[in-house]
Amino acid sequence: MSSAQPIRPRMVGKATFSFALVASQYNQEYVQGLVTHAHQELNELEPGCTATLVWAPGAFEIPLLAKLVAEKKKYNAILALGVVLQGATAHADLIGRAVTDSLQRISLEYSVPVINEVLLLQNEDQARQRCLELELNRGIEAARAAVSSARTVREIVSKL
Ligand SMILES: Nc1c(NC[C@H](O)[C@H](O)[C@H](O)CO)[nH]c(=O)[nH]c1=O
Ligand SMILES: CC(=O)[C@@H](O)COP(=O)(O)O
Repeated sequence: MSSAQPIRPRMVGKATFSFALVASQYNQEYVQGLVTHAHQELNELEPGCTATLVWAPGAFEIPLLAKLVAEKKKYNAILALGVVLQGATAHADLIGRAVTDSLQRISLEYSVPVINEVLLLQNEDQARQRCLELELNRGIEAARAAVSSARTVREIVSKL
């Protein structure tokens, strides 16, 4: 288990960013925790940023919606948020793998950071720790990764 959250990026000048959050309704209590924490952290790190929320029915549907969002070319980063809980069959693993691969492909195809916090978890204890509590919160982690990546992309595109 990783308890090392990425360091909070420092606040910088007046660049404004637009973020899209693509979140799934399955296991909604936990996903809502990710959404709320990610949104709060985005606003703390980038006051004045805009955040657009798109809901998918389940994690498996997140990549298509993330792709449609990426095609708009108006977001500086896309945060994919979902909770897949291991069931009795291989279904959860298959979803986890497909989603992870698809999100990476979308990120590279559209040159936009796609933050993968579609969590493949063993049980609700893990979900509570990562979605509702603060120490391991993956919504906060997603926001930090999104801001850090968006800033770096902007710097590379404008300066190199
Ligand atoms: N079991 C979980 C699912 N399953 C639903 C799929 O994501 C998908 O919506 C369905 O197979 C239709 O294509 N989704 C989650 O987000 N979390 C789960 O634990
Ligand atoms: C329907 C699902 O996506 C998921 O609940 C699968 O659970 P299980 O592996 O127990 O069939």
